[in-house]
Amino acid sequence: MERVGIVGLPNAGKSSFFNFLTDNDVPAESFPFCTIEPNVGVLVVPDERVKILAKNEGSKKVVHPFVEIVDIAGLVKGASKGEGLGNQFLDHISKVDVIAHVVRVFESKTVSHPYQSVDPKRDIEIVETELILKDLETIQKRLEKRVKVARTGDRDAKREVELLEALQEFLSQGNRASKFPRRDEFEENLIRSLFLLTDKPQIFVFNVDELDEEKKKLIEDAIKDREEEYIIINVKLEEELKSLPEDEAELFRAEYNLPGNKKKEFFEKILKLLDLVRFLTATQNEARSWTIKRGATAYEAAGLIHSDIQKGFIKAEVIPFERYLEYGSFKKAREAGAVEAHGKDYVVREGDVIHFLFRA
Ligand SMILES: Nc1ncnc2c1ncn2[C@@H]1O[C@H](COP(=O)(O)OP(=O)(O)OP(=O)(O)O)[C@@H](O)[C@H]1O
Ligand SMILES: [Mg+2]
Repeated sequence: MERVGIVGLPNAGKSSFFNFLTDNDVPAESFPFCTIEPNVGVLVVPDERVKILAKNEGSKKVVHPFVEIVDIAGLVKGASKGEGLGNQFLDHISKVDVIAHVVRVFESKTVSHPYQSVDPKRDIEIVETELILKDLETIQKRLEKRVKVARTGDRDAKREVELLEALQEFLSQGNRASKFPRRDEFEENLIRSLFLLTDKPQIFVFNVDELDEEKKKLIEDAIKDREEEYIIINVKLEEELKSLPEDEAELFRAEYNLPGNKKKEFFEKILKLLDLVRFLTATQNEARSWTIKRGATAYEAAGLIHSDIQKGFIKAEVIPFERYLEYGSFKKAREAGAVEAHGKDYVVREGDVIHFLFRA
């Protein structure tokens, strides 16, 4: 399962964001470092299509797509050297697939700011610098090992050393590893094997009170020259609106100039960052919406569901959801010849309704 790690300065609203996204209740208090152990929860975002599928096919259960969310304690300047709660948190981040970077853009007299003022651009740079420093440490460690091997005349190790040094130089200039160009698979694999924090896809979560012109300007300045995804949200408000029906919540959001379902927006951006698509399956037992890497084959999709389905794979019967709707059931669609049979190599597309045939 894909994991999203929440990072940011203390009191940026990370735990509140975590609580909003997931159904776990973890303490969100207005003092720094209230989060000590990383909290893990699940973000489930309803896929309306699977409800329709369940109804048409008579499935007992509905399973929506989800990703894992990890709440990581606040980073401060010097975290890479063990300041604040330091290194252990940076280690937690290395295990996630995407970083959600919560940035404070809200004013508050009661919630202290570790650097006293609302300044998203500065705060992003502080966090990013710590992540880069941690990556430099990782690169340095690897370098030390490989230099020894390179001295023995090992050609791969020599190549590695050259690449690591170039990467080191690149990061030292304040660049994220994700921006480092890779010339071939060797370089791609080597860099991937380092699990660098700044090589992970990132989404900013600008946590505002309300979206007025001043806040808009602050956010624009902070993301200028960056190509990263972001959402703008009042995390505290959304946490409070969590139990309200969507239409009522929307009325409140309008007052803050922050319309739209933020959970859905966040989830869709995560899917995009991770390059995931959703496909649907339905049996008597359950209808389910699955996420899988774009480009994955029917064979891989089968494996995601169950190793037996993959092992005994015969064929995948596929119909795009939009077309499925025209027929109202898989059976009718099949009878009308609208379902296509595909082999193992078929590449799964967003919204495919798939029925796997396999030898038990
Ligand atoms: N948009 C907002 N407007 C006003 N207050 C907010 C907003 N977002 C969060 N807060 C408040 O800020 C305080 C700190 O939030 P939270 O505990 O989620 O921060 P955190 O980033 O998890 O901090 P830590 O690094 O200490 O774990 C809470 O009291 C929360 O209610
Ligand atoms: Mg917290």
